[in-house]
Amino acid sequence: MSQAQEPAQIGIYGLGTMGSALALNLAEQGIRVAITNRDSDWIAPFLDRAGALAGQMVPADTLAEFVAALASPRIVLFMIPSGAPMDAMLAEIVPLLAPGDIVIDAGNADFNDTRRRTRELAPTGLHFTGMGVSGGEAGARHGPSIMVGGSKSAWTALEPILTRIAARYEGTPCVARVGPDGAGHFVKTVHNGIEYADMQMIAEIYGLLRDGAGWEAPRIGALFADWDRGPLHGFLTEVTAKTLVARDPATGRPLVDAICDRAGQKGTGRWTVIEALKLGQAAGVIGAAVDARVWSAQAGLRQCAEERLSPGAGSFDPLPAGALEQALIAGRLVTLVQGFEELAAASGEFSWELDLAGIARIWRAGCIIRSDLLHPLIGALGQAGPLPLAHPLPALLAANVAPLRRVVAGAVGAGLPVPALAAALGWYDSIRRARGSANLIQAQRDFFGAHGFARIDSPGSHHGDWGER
Ligand SMILES: NC(=O)C1=CN([C@@H]2O[C@H](COP(=O)(O)OP(=O)(O)OC[C@H]3O[C@@H](n4cnc5c(N)ncnc54)[C@H](OP(=O)(O)O)[C@@H]3O)[C@@H](O)[C@H]2O)C=CC1
Ligand SMILES: O=C(CO)[C@H](O)[C@H](O)COP(=O)(O)O
Repeated sequence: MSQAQEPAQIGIYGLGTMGSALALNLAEQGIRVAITNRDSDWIAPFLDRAGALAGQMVPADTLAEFVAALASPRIVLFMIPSGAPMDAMLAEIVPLLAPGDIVIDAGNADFNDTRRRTRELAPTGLHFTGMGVSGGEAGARHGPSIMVGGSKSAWTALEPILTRIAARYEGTPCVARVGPDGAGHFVKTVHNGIEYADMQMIAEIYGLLRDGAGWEAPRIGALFADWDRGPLHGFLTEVTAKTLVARDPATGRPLVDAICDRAGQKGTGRWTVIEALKLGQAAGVIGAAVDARVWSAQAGLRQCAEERLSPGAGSFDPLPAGALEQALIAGRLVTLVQGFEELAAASGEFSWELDLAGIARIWRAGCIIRSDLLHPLIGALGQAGPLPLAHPLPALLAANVAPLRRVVAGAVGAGLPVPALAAALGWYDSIRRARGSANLIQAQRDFFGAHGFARIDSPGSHHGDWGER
């Protein structure tokens, strides 16, 4: 069989940012890959850009040619927007496939859709696999972190391929089958929720230094570069340092100063919060980050409100910069704890038996939220009992929360917004009080709705005699 006729081991549908990078990664690892795209005009220029790696690729203009190019059982990986496009593509490709074939949705999908598709495709004998891929374009090209959800038999076929293209942490591939059906997409969704929170807390610290202390972007970038050499070492710290020092060729000014302050969002942060609420879990830092993106999009309102309500921002004393660093350490730890508590709750709810420490381990390289603070978390996840109290988290939190409090207090005093940092502090202060204030909420509920309450001194449900109502 000639090289041109040799069947491909996997097919990639969708040659956008992520799909083309994954195809190049596969080809570089010596994996023969079929490629196609909705708009087939993209294929020839992509092959040109692929250079020598094009020799490992089998281009296909039509879905039928694409499927015919694959070795059996076929592995088809979609890297397209999820939701309606994915449903439409499944309707087209399923009739061309046979029992035992594997269809991967590697985009950022709502795990509820993944569970539904898994159910709907079960009678066809196809293995539908929901796969989270993290690392952006560079990660997909040179080694992403990969979270697979699907059947064990699909994993047996996928593992040899995915372990070759995944990132490696000290030699260990950052890929795992985390569970069945929607587990991979759920884990990726929470990963992105953590990503949102981390980015928001970083942006809040940038805002404090810019608006409250008058620091220019490159100076703030240098601070983040310094932090990247310490406990905050991680991809988002590094990205922040690099973006803040980048210059706009058009103006010679920091590029970040020329960018509109409206953050996009495609859904994963919001889904993390929605699912946390459904599971009865607190994801307050992530929720604050989603809120902040919503407010950022309300540019018109903010413009008018600045005129009517006045910015009112006082100055923020950057304190020793070490306090800001420690505040971010505390916030990042709280976010990780909230994310993993949500994963634990989902694992129970959906009987996934997630290996939480294993998930943290595959986030150590390749993914957007890779950071040194995953290491103490992995230690804590290996222990029984409540995660916030597992060694070494209490000591780490206690060591960093006083600076977080000083930063939040300073920001609040100056009228500068720090919703995510404040949410992290609110969580900390709430969980460390044996007796909170919800006894009053119970009294109010009983007053207006006869909902009943538990007493501290006798079992059962009680009602109060609240007098005239
Ligand atoms: N960018 C990132 O950092 C990451 C993205 N993801 C996820 O990966 C997926 C792809 O993202 P990305 O590569 O960034 O996106 P791009 O916009 O760069 O590429 C989108 C791809 O999907 C195809 N496509 C779009 N709409 C349809 C449709 N209705 N039917 C079939 N194909 C369609 C496009 O085809 P055409 O060329 O014809 O328009 C293109 O090949 C998304 O689910 C995204 O959430 C996951 C991790 C990181
Ligand atoms: O999955 C990703 C990173 O992990 C993608 O970059 C995703 O697009 C980020 O989410 P959003 O666009 O909502 O900021």
